[in-house]
Formats: sequence, structure tokens, C-alpha cells
Amino acid sequence: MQTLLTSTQMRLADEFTIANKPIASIDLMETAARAFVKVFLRNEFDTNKSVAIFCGKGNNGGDGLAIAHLLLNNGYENIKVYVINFSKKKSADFAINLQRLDESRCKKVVIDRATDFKNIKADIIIDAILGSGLNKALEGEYAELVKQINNLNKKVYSVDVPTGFFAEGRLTADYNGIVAYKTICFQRPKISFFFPESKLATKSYEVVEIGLDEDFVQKQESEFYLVEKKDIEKILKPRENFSHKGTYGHALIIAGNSNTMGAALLSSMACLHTGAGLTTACIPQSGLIALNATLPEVMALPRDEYTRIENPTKYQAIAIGPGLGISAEHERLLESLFAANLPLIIDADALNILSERPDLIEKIPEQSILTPHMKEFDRLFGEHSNWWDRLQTAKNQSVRLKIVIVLKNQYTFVCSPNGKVYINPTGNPAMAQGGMGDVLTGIIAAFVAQKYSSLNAAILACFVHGQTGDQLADDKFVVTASQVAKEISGVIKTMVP
Ligand SMILES: NC(=O)C1=CN([C@@H]2O[C@H](COP(=O)(O)OP(=O)(O)OC[C@H]3O[C@@H](n4cnc5c(N)ncnc54)[C@H](OP(=O)(O)O)[C@@H]3O)[C@@H](O)[C@H]2O)[C@@H](O)CC1
Ligand SMILES: Nc1ncnc2c1ncn2[C@@H]1O[C@H](COP(=O)(O)OP(=O)(O)O)[C@@H](O)[C@H]1O
Repeated sequence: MQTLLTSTQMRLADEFTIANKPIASIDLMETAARAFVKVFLRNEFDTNKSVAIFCGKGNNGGDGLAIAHLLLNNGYENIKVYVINFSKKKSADFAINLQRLDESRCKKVVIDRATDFKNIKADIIIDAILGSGLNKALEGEYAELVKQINNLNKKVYSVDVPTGFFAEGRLTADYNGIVAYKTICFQRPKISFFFPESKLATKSYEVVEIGLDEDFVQKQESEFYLVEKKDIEKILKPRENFSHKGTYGHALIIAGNSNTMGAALLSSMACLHTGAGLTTACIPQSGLIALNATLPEVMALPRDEYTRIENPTKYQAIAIGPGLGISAEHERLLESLFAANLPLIIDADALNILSERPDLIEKIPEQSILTPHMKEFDRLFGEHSNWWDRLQTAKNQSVRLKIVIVLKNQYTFVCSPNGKVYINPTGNPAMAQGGMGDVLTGIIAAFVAQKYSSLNAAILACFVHGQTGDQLADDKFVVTASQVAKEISGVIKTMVP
């Protein structure tokens, strides 16, 4: 897992590295600038293009000055630096790099007022005005300048973080910072990049190593971790010699209704392909033919209005909700399962039933896994106007109820009862189609059946679900839920030891 750091912690890592490694502050800045330029040149190899570099007077601006120098040395002839002189203060490394630049042949203009700023002819803009030192929203001259830069409609590369964008904390819809084409950020992604609101600030981001002490960075106390493939490879267990279907658990999927049988089929199919030893689908009578015809490996437990799950302990995992439908019978079914006090996987309509019964929320068995998307989450725990607040609620509720909340999104947040948030990096917009969540539920059920802890099952499931979608999207515009369900097994095979 990559530990994600706040801006303050990044500054500490910077100080620690300078104090403990044989590298001076100005050289660390040079390393950061080099790392930026490497990615920049890979994206923009036509050195005939003209580049305007906007530099504030802090360390972000210092990076910008060093970048100007490096681009000149890499064949870019048409570079112009705009020094934003709105503040008297300047950082020491900015001052050193400004002197170096003055001694070079680089063109430089000082902007004292946003009104000094004339139409810029450059093909590309590099934004190094303000970085992670941002301490309040942009206003006055800065806001005006940024507005004018955005109005140029040029391709903007931001250094470390778009000017005006908070690297962590609440993001609002009235964002007035730089709109970047790409942000090349240092050592770790910014926590804010994982929130949907970040699309207002940058189309994409790329992280570059700048030589900060990795050990120090990794050991920082954090609430946020980014899951990596190597974590998944560590958690996944191989199929053992002499194992049999009983070894890998029995999963029960309570799902589907007359018009939503597909949800039950998708969950069951995903459960099957993720390796549960046995899968039973608890579906209405009307779905039996469909189930038998499409998923012969799955057993059926016909569901009617009087259905109770006899002996729930015979299942190692019970998932409830996809396409279930909301009714008094289903409410009673959910309540009776809660009474058995076994951890459940709770999705879709089972979540919607809970949002009508706040008293039942208090009775969710510990270690259960809830898989809400944004709307289901807000129905359960109240409206949120931004994702930061929503995630704080998810974190608090996971701790309070001792459950795992899988808050689904492009980057899904897995919130654990220990207060940590594990961010899933896989998945893509080709997966934005109905049924994809049903597949995720089936995958989680299969991992729980195979005796992974609730937290590990959720982390594993989100990763392989997204990874399968990513692989399929290589040559597809859209990826369907059944395609993902069928391909999971192949993807797991590439990651299992
Ligand atoms: N840490 C690392 O690992 C490394 C970091 N590096 C680089 O350093 C960057 C961080 O640099 P930094 O700390 O000097 O701050 P930066 O963003 O340049 O801001 C400067 C000053 O602007 C001001 N200011 C803030 N908000 C404002 C507002 N809304 N409107 C107006 N003014 C505002 C504020 O001054 P104050 O308000 O306190 O007077 C602040 O001090 C980082 O993004 C990366 O590029 C690399 O070089 C090497 C490794
Ligand atoms: N743009 C996207 N990028 C990555 N994953 C996505 C994207 N859109 C949807 N997904 C994934 O697909 C699933 C959608 O779940 P959900 O909204 O419950 O779907 P449904 O109810 O239709 O089955 C989630 O796991 C989500 O992470």
C-alpha cells in the first residue's frame, strides 16, 4: 500500500530528506524539475513549440524556473518565463533559481498586476504559480490571473498541483483555479485527485519520484492508503492440492426479482468465476429457468414471501440486495438475517431497505460489508454536498458500526473499522454501465466464502473487478458486466502466487 500524505506531511518528508540524505534543498528542487521535464518531454516531443512558464515566488515557482532552464537545455528554444510578482515574499530556492535563470538566455517577464498580462501566443503553458503551499482559495490578482490563463484555452501542464487546487480536504463546485490538461505531481498522488470534483482541476495526473526518503514517507501516520498490485498478490492465496469444493466455501446470493433477475445472475456468475466452492442463488420462482439455463453450476433456493434462510451458518458468505426489490417480506428477511448476527454483504435494495429503517442500521452485524454507490450512501447516512464530507461520514460510520463500507466510485473507497481508507486505483469509465455493482457484490461474496477477512475481501474484490474492466477496455469502448464476470478468473490467475 502506498501511504498517501497531506501537504504538511510532504513538507516534513522534504525536510527529513534534506536533513538525512546527502542532498541540499536546491538539488532536491532540481531533481523534482528533472522528473517533471522527463514526463513533459515524453508528452511534448516537438521542441519547436513555444512554452510559457508561469512561476510564483514560492518553491512551486522555484520548480518552474528550474524547469525553464532544463527545457532550454533539452532543445526547446522558445521558452518564456512569467514571474508572478504579487507578493513581496520569496523562497530561498526560488531566489537561487531566479539568479540562475537571469544568467541564462531565457526570456523573462515580471507580472506585477493581473492587468499586465497580455495575450499569450505560446502553444503550451506550464503552471508553477502556487503548489501545495496553497492556504486559502484564490482571490484578487491571483484569481484574475488564473481566469485569464484558463481563458486562453491552451494545453496547461501543472507542476505538482494545479494552482488554486487544495491537495486534500473539501473541494467545492465553485473551483476557480487552473484547469490543467495534465498535472505532473511529486512522489505521491494528491489525496484530492481521487475525488470526482478533481476533474474540474485536471484531466489527468502522473506521479514522478523526486528522491524523497521513501521509508519516511511510507511510515507516516495516514488515514489514506493507495492499494497496489503487489498488495493483492500478497493477499491472494493459491488453490491448494487435495482441496475440494468444501475448501472454498458456500456463498448464498439473495437477489433478483421478476424484472431484475439479471442482477441475481450477474452476482452469481461473478461469485462462480471468483472461486467460491459452491454458490446458491436465492431467487424468485420466476427466475429458475433463467438460472438453470445460464448458470448450471449455481444451485437455486426458490424465494417466496415466506422465505426465511434456515440455518444461515451453513453458508460462509451471504450477500443480499442486487435487484431484490423493496417489500415488507424482504425487510423481514433482512431483519431475520441480522438476528443471526453473521457478517453479510449488503448491496442495492437491501441498502435501500436500511435507509427506510434507521433502527436496523444499528443492528448491522459487525464485519458486514456495505457496498453503496453515492446515492445509496446518501440515502443511508444523509445528503452530502461534496465527496470529502461523504468520505468522512463513511469513515466514521465504519468505525462506529464496526463494518466495512465500500463507497463506490471511479476510485472506490474501502473504509475499514480501524478508521483507515484504502483507495482502489483500478477501473475505468468503460465500466460505467448497469450491473457492474452486482458483479462486484458477487466477487466480494466469493472472497468472503474463501475465508478472506471482510476488509481483505473488499480490497481484493474492488481491485480485481477494476483490473478486469481495465484489461477488457484495452480494445473496447464499453465493457459489460457479464464480460467482467466471465473474465475475473483469468485476471486473478495472473496475480495469484
Ligand atoms: N514538499 C516537497 O516534497 C517538495 C516540494 N517542491 C515544490 O514546492 C511546492 C510547495 O512550495 P511552497 O511550500 O513554497 O508553497 P507554494 O505553493 O509555492 O506557495 C507559496 C506561497 O504562496 C502563498 N499563498 C498560498 N495560498 C495563496 C493564495 N490563495 N493566494 C495568494 N498567495 C497564497 C503562501 O504565502 P503566505 O500566504 O503564507 O504568505 C505560500 O507560502 C510544491 O508544490 C512543489 O512544487 C519541490 O520543489 C521539492 C520537493
Ligand atoms: N468510471 C468508472 N471507473 C471505474 N469504475 C467504475 C466506473 N463507473 C462504474 N464503475 C464501477 O462499477 C460499479 C458500479 O456499481 P453500481 O453503481 O452499484 O452499479 P449497478 O447498481 O448498476 O450494478 C462500481 O464498482 C464502480 O466502481
